[in-house]
Amino acid sequence: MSDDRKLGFFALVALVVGSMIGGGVFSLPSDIAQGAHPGAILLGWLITGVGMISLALVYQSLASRKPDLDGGVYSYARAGFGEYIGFNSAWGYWISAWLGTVAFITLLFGAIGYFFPVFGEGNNLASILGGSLILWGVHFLALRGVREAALVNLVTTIAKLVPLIVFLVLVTLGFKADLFSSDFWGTGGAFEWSSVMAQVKSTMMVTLWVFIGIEGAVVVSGRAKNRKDVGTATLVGLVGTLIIYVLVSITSLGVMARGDLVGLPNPTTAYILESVVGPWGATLINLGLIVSLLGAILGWTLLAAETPYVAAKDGVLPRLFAKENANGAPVASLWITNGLIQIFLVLILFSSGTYQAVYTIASAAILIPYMFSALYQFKLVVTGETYGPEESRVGDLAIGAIASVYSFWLIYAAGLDYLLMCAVLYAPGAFFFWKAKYESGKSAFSPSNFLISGGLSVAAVLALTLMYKGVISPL
Ligand SMILES: NC(=[NH2+])NCCC[C@H](N)C(=O)O
Repeated sequence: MSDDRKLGFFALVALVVGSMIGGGVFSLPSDIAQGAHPGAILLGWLITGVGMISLALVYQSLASRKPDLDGGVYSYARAGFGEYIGFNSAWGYWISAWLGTVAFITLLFGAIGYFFPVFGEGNNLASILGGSLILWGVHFLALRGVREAALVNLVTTIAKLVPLIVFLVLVTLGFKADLFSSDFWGTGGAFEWSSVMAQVKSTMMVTLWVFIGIEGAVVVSGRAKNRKDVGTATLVGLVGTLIIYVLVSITSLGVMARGDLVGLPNPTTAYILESVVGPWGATLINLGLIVSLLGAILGWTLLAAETPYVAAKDGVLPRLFAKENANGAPVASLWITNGLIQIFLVLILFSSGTYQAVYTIASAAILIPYMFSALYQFKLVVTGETYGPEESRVGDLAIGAIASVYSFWLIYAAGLDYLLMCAVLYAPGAFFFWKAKYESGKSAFSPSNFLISGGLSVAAVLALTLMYKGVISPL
């Protein structure tokens, strides 16, 4: 990369922040308060902060210890635990990426719906039609070989940060301590272990969603002008983002009663600010969010199509996914990915699925790739691979262990409904893996692979049965 494309410290921090903050923060106060009161919300942030910082440090350490593994998050799972686990990580990451776009589209039309009420909450017929139009517009751009431009990043980063800062200042000014602390633990009085833990657990998919992108945030630091900026910029960006998230979710509980907060339409921050300063507050937030989401939809669509493309080049997905057009765009991967987004948009219409439901599935789906990245770090420490004989491994052992424990906890916190839903999305992957192996004349299913895919299929059938019977309804 030429030197003028290299970034200084503040540009790096902005890029790190920009790759994590998308749309999630704009409904964060109500989403996080849905099942939790202030005390539990603060505990939830504490756990998330420790877990996410460890995970970011894992990615940072892996990037420097294994620079040749540049195929994204999935390549760590593959290097550590074999092709089939690697495949499942790529598959899950891909699902999460495109489901995230589905969620973004509904949120986008929720925001547009503030100005044009025909779009309602972003999941009615008008919104799905509008969303499809945007989807295929982005698809067309991607086919032409469009890449994420620095200018787009700059504009969208400003568009999201300005409203957020205005929000924080004005909502903090209107903060009423007694409103915030009324029923702090949600128990009508003192701390109760079981109730508070259940509340904390309910916040975990929300706080995870707003941090998705953390894996890419670490990679962008490779563009640093000075190597020594990389670590600090990532950490400053990460902690800065965490502070914004904590403040947005906490201050809101001091201007509006929790019961009112959770009943607001998306994006809820718009209506919270409106309640403090009047309609211009909502206008500002919605405009910023619309710009931010358009950028995020483009970025995540490119990334979503990139994932199976890279995996196909490595031979764990069928060759078809590696096909390029004359502009160098992964044409088959783009069509399949965006086709799936389109199908889900229609599903949402029929199931009246919400932005919140879709992103919860996207959050649950990314847990597999995150977990195997953390476990790979752990494995490197234990086997001593890449470590010199005198080199201390204590720090890396700690971050690998904390990030692994955090990801196990998240899988537990995701809850059975969403895990089963994920099984439905993961299970068909086996066919594609088999096809990829078949193409190169290898056999796909060792006994352990067979066991994993068999287990996933059983879970998927169970999930579909339960959904059909209406016992669970994740969407
Ligand atoms: N797979 C996706 N499209 N993920 C989007 C990441 C969400 C992002 N962290 C946000 O707060 O909005």
